[in-house]
Amino acid sequence: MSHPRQVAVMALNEIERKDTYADVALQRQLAKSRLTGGDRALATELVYGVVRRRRSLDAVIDQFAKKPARQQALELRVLLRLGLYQLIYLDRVAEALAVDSTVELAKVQGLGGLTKVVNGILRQYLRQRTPENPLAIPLPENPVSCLGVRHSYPDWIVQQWSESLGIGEAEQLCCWFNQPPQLYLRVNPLKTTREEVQKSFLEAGIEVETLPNLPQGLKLPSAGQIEALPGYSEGWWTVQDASAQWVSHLLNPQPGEVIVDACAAPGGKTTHIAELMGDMGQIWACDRTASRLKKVDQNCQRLQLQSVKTMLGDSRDLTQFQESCDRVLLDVPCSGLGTLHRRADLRWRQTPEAITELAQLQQGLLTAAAGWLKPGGVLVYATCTVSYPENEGVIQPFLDRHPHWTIEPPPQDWNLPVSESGGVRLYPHRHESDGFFMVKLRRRST
Ligand SMILES: C[S@@+](CC[C@H](N)C(=O)[O-])C[C@H]1O[C@@H](n2cnc3c(N)ncnc32)[C@H](O)[C@@H]1O
Repeated sequence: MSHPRQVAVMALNEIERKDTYADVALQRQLAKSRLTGGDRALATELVYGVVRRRRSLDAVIDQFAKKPARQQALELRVLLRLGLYQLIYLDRVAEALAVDSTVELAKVQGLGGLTKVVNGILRQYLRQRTPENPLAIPLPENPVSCLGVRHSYPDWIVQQWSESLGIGEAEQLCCWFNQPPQLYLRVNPLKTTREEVQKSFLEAGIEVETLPNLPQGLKLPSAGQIEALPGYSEGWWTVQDASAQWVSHLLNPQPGEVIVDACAAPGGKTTHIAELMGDMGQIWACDRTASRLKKVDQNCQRLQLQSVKTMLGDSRDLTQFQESCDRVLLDVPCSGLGTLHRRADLRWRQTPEAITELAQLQQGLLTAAAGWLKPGGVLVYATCTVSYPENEGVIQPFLDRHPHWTIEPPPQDWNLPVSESGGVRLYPHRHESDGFFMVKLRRRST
């Protein structure tokens, strides 16, 4: 039988050695192990936690080890991060257990000669930490770097947030993304009601809350195995964050219309659009990634929706929809910086250069999609990031070049935070859901 800490070390070593995605490495090691229940949850928490807190953990190692973290042997660095993560962030793990299990892992890993080093660094950290300084290190004076080290983010992300929100709210956002994500569901009204789903969850001993402003929305305290939840195979609901649920409402699709979802996979919003249309009309779900597009078909099958057809290809090259659509959804590929809590390694993988490239792709998609709408038609542009370059930075130049397009803000009684320009920007720490931007554009009739 494997031990959760051993499984975590194997996954973390693979991530360091091969730059594997954290979720891929973890799933691979979990599949090889026979871990269940709480042990599985602990291995998961350790892998995602260590990946997420890498910058803070390495700053502590730099303070107490002879060599900085980056110059140490990979296996030693991983072990020290794992031990320190438990000491700093996991209140439920006793200090002695965190230290002893890490020393034991050093032996199992064939690093027996380093047990004294591991033990020494962890114990030195414990002696130096205080409630006021839980990392036991001097923090940088620069406020952006200080948050970056304390909450474990690259400076450029903190800089971006502090420019739009101020340093105080940027810190709230940093803290929010370091918490485990909550699970939101969207009930399929063509199969059941929200009350029925709530009842079935309560009968299974799972507490769910309704989302006050989203008629199909439910919130669960934690995930577990999605497929095992009541009503999954019956197509009663779909996993979808609260912010993402607003997007299809903003599009406001009507039965009988022709709709293109230009970046559709895996179909979270396509299926929502079909539900809102009573599955009557024609929805084209387009995407350039075949493996992801397959999931749209699978999701439509599970939810028993008939009105969706999938189309593989680069949506910038689609010519067959010229001026023929009633509505278009453009849920563009983006940096995903509004979903950092869901992907532990994303903060380390994303770069400002990649965002500049994404913004060009987003502009290309918007220009192409605008040509598909009939006069009077509606286009909703959405991203799961709150950063300017991928949002207003794309929309404003489009409006400057297309004077016959206007922004339509959502109805006031939706109580959404609408910016001066008419876009909706949902901040996680304010709205307790993914960071999202969405804007509704209408082509004038004349
Ligand atoms: C944010 S995801 C879409 C999520 C989806 N709307 C949902 O709610 O489930 C962006 C998608 O855009 C696709 N994509 C990226 N570039 C594209 C392009 N040039 N043409 C079509 N699809 C593209 C990606 O494969 C990815 O599936």
